[in-house]
Amino acid sequence: MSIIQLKHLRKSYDSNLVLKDINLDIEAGQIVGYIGPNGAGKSTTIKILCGIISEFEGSATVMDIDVRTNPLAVKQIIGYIPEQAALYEVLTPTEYLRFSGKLYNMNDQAIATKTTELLRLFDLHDKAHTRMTNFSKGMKQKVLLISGLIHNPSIIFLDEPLSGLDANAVILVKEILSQLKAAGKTIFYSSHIMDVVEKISDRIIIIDKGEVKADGSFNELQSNAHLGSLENIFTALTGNSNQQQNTANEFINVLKS
Ligand SMILES: Nc1ncnc2c1ncn2[C@@H]1O[C@H](COP(=O)(O)OP(=O)(O)OP(=O)(O)O)[C@@H](O)[C@H]1O
Repeated sequence: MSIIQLKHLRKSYDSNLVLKDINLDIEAGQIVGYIGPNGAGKSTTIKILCGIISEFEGSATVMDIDVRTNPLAVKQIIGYIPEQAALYEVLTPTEYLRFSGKLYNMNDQAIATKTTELLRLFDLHDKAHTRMTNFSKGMKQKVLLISGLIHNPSIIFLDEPLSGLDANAVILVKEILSQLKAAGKTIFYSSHIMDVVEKISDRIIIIDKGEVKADGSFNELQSNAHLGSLENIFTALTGNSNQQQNTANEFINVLKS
């Protein structure tokens, strides 16, 4: 069953066309890695699917709900972990998670119990009542992850969920995503960490300049491209490794000049 659908999606910011006719059908119960260079249009796609951006052409549905006309209904059934650690830093994690839980109509007891347990599992229990103003990027990212998952949604959108996390936390989040998938959740996420995308995704979609360049399982992409790692496939489709070497040389030459 198709649970996320994009048909002829186009999006412009003023005269800048950043998504050019994206068509996607995502099956329930899959982990989908949505990757592309900086500025390719990943966050814009995710924000449209989460009902945050309403001005676009074409159609976008999540569980058959039209995200343009019914964004609130979509927000109620999904989990969204945004790109930057954009949270209310003046709050403590406990206050912030209570705020998030309330938005999802969770009861006080459930919010309190889950907050304590989930902060403990992310090694943040001793910071539960500390304002987040001086939290590191990774600490804020952990709070955002809990906030997007606390209501146990069946569809989860994550925009660079591993950003700022240390190696141990990356392993933990990878495992959490795999177990959420095993529990039947649908996960659509963007990331720049190719080896993680390669390992955990059932399906990988590569976009560049607002267009889909490749779409399939890692094995399918690999057998089409004959290039070994996902990093090599990514570079071949969206850049040019020789060109990057030249750019690096030029960069160093400018530094030396
Ligand atoms: N609010 C905005 N107003 C104008 N242009 C925007 C806005 N948001 C994004 N853009 C532009 O849209 C394009 C796609 O941006 P987007 O953030 O979707 O890319 P991305 O693939 O998520 O990039 P990154 O990997 O760097 O996070 C970029 O050219 C960006 O400058």
